[in-house]
Amino acid sequence: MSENKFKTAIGSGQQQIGLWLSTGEAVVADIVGRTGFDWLVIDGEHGPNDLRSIMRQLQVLDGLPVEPVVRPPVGSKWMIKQLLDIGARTLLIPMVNTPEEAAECVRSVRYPPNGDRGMGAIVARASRYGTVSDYAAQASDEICLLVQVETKEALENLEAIAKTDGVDGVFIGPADLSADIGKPLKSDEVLSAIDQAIETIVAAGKPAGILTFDEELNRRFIARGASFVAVGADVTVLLTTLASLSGRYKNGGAEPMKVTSY
Ligand SMILES: O=C(O)C(=O)C[C@H](O)[C@@H](O)CO
Repeated sequence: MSENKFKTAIGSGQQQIGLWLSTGEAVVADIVGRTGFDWLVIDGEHGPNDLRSIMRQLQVLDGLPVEPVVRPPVGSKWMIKQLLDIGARTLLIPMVNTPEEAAECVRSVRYPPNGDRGMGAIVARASRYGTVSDYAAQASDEICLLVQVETKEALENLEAIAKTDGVDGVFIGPADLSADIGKPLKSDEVLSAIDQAIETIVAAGKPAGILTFDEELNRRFIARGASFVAVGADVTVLLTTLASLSGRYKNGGAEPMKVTSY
């Protein structure tokens, strides 16, 4: 079974730069997979994805120097089972608020006796339909479980969530966190909460991750210790770049369209 180099990298503190894939289209994943990012989130929470579209994106990314990270809409056991069986091996589980929820996610990605993932990979892409020898015995070594903290409750439980055995990284969801705090993302309250969260995660011995669309914020959080940072989304880059291109030839080079931040 091939090494999950992303899991190894974040586990050893190496900076990993990522991007959100929000179109649900395999051709976009195929293109973006060749642009130098270390990890790409196939977003099943806010992107128009289903099991088949996620699998198509996993297939086109197979063999490219990038780790596909799959985010389900929620961390349901049955969803995790299906995503692992189609070959996802790095999962980003949203809205994890307690160590008990984190521990349940761990059980979902492990086979018995250390978990309750259903046995079925022999007929699934995860084991390349039974051709990966000893898949079940080796699977958990290369599965990378990332949990998202994005509420005040999660921050209150952050140290315990981060210290949960089997959690390989903790991702901060800044948009949902700022919504739950009730302040703008760039407010002092939210920024200091994120700064503190990064410090807490790193102090717990786990890598911290985040996504913002703002380079200044991303560099701030990298300086604080965030080691897996997503710096944008395919849809946003596509829209703003094309708006800028049309603007160079039309409307006298009018100010290109901007994507409003949160
Ligand atoms: O709360 C957040 O921020 C995230 O979890 C990331 C968003 O869901 C992503 O879709 C970009 O807005």
